[in-house]
This record gives sequence, C-alpha cells and structure tokens, in this order.
Amino acid sequence: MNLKKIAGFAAAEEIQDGQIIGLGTGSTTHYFIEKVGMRMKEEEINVMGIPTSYQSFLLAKEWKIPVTTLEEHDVDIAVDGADEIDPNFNLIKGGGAAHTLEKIVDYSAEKLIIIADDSKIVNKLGKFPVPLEIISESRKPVFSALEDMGANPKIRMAQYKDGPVISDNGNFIVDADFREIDNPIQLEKDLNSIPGVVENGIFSQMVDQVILGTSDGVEVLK
Ligand SMILES: O=C[C@H](O)[C@H](O)[C@H](O)COP(=O)(O)O
Repeated sequence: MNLKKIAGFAAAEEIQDGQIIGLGTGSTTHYFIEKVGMRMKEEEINVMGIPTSYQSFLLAKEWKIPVTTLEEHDVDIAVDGADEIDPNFNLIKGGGAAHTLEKIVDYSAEKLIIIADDSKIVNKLGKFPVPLEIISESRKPVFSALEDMGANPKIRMAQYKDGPVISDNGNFIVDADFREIDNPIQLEKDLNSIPGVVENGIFSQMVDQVILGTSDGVEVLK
C-alpha cells in the first residue's frame, strides 16, 4: 500500500473549483499534484498552482496545471509534505531543500494542509536534522552559532555532483542535528536570527490540517 499516495490523493479531493493552490514539494506532494491534474481533466475544474520548487513547477507543467505567482494571486490553500510532525502540529521540513519557498507560500495560504505517511508522526521534533538554507559565505560563523546552540551541523552534500547541494535559490543547505527539540517555536525564531541564515525548516504554528496515509486508510488530524 502506498501511504503517500493515499494522503496525496485524499488532499486533492479537498480542492475546489477556482482555487489558487500552493503546490508543496516532495514525494508525497507529487501524488497530490498528479491527482489535482487528473481532477482538472476529468471533472473540468479550473485551478491555478503556485509551485514551491522547480520540481513542483515541472510537475504542474506535466499535469497541465496553470502556474501563477504570489505577485499575482493570493493562496487559498497550500498542500505540502513534512519530514516530522509533532503532537502540536509543529513540523520539520526541507528534506528536499525546498523549505524557504515552501515557508513563504505555506505561510501566505488561507489554509495549510500537511500530507504525509504516518511514519512522520513523532512525539518530539529533532531526530530529523533541521535544514537551514544559508548564504555560502556565512558557513563558518553559522556553524559556530549552531554548535553554541548544541547542534551538530553538516553541509548537505550532493549525490550526483562533487560538492554541496545548491538550493533553487543558489544557496547551501546545512543540516543541524539537535537530537531533541524542546521548544520548536523559539528555535525557529532563534535560527533565523543567525546572520547568513536565509530560512530554517521548522514550521511552527502554521498547520490547519494534517492528512495522513495509514495502513487503515486516510486519517485526518486537527
Ligand atoms: O524540501 C522538501 C520538503 O519540505 C518536503 O515536503 C519534505 O521533505 C517531505 O518530503 P516527502 O513527501 O518526500 O517525504
């Protein structure tokens, strides 16, 4: 059973004719975008998407979902994935290095739905290292600040190129391992106050609904 597909397809059923949709990034939102494209064709609904990455832009194109920007439209609903979800619906995101634009689009949305398989639910955030997008020149001072905060930071290295992963915005990604995060709301603010950090992957107090794919089917939280 494909739990990501279950969650992605269920979220696509929430979309209504005429809506402007924030298109999240990742393997779960892949199914969401696919199903929105299918509904446009089969049910003749008209929607527009605001992609949160080049990957999601390409998928929208593939499924013939017209794309727009935050300059032109407000976001009615954003649907996005997550790497970890805690009991208060705080998240870690950015496993695909897309968290900066995701946060901008998700934050702008009237409603944010998070889709995931149920393995993403955790008691406490932090097992998944927090991704930070940083300006390359700031690597050393950012590492020092993160170490002072008790984290073990690493530059994310590319798989199919020598050297670091470069984000869609041309920046480095640092994965900061905090092991356990007691106060994600505060940490989100503290990380963004380090000079050189463009955005971090903690999304606190933003989620309106979580749609999970489980072995028993769809589970809606919140
Ligand atoms: O940068 C990537 C995003 O934050 C993804 O939404 C997150 O990593 C979850 O991805 P997936 O659905 O592939 O587990």
